[in-house]
Amino acid sequence: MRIGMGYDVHRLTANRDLILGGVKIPWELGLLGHSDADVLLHAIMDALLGAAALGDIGKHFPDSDPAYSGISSLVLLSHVKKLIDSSGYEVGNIDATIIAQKPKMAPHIPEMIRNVAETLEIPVSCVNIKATTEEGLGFTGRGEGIAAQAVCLLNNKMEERES
Ligand SMILES: Nc1ccn([C@@H]2O[C@H](COP(=O)(O)O)[C@@H](O)[C@H]2O)c(=O)n1
Ligand SMILES: C[C@@]1(CO)OP(=O)(O)OP(=O)(O)OC[C@H]1O
Repeated sequence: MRIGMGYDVHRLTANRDLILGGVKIPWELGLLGHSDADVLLHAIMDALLGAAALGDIGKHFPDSDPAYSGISSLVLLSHVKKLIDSSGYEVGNIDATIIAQKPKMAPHIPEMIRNVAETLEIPVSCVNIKATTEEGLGFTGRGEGIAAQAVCLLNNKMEERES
């Protein structure tokens, strides 16, 4: 069994969609990035890659590569799934937190969980996503950006079969 953690931040700005966990959330601001800037999926991917000792999303999907311009992070997550599969691991569980003063994430979280579980081909019971404010403090509290943290466990497929 291996543990991984991921953390990412993107700046909020006008004239961009707000996409989190593959869900387009109606909001006056969106996240800035080379991809769709889905900060939640970025933290989850970094946790998965970290657990498998495969580096991070910047290594696999460099922001200097036009191929990733505007790309859906769900597409990147499906690439990460293939990398994890090829390394002999399977996802045990994922727990993630969105850190955002606004908007309210709770109504959108079930769809985010479904998107992550479907892309990784794991049960929804293996994915937990939650949200918190930082009580108005710091850059998230001022609404300048959104952060996300994630942890995951990977199981070694051979060990699972042998035990
Ligand atoms: N952007 C957010 C932030 C929080 N929530 C939900 O509200 C609860 C209370 O948040 P606090 O930061 O005041 O602890 C939190 O547990 C979430 O369920 C949310 O939906 N969207
Ligand atoms: C996702 C990638 C893809 O080019 O771009 P961004 O959306 O800018 O995201 P970031 O977390 O800043 O960097 C990782 C990049 O790989």
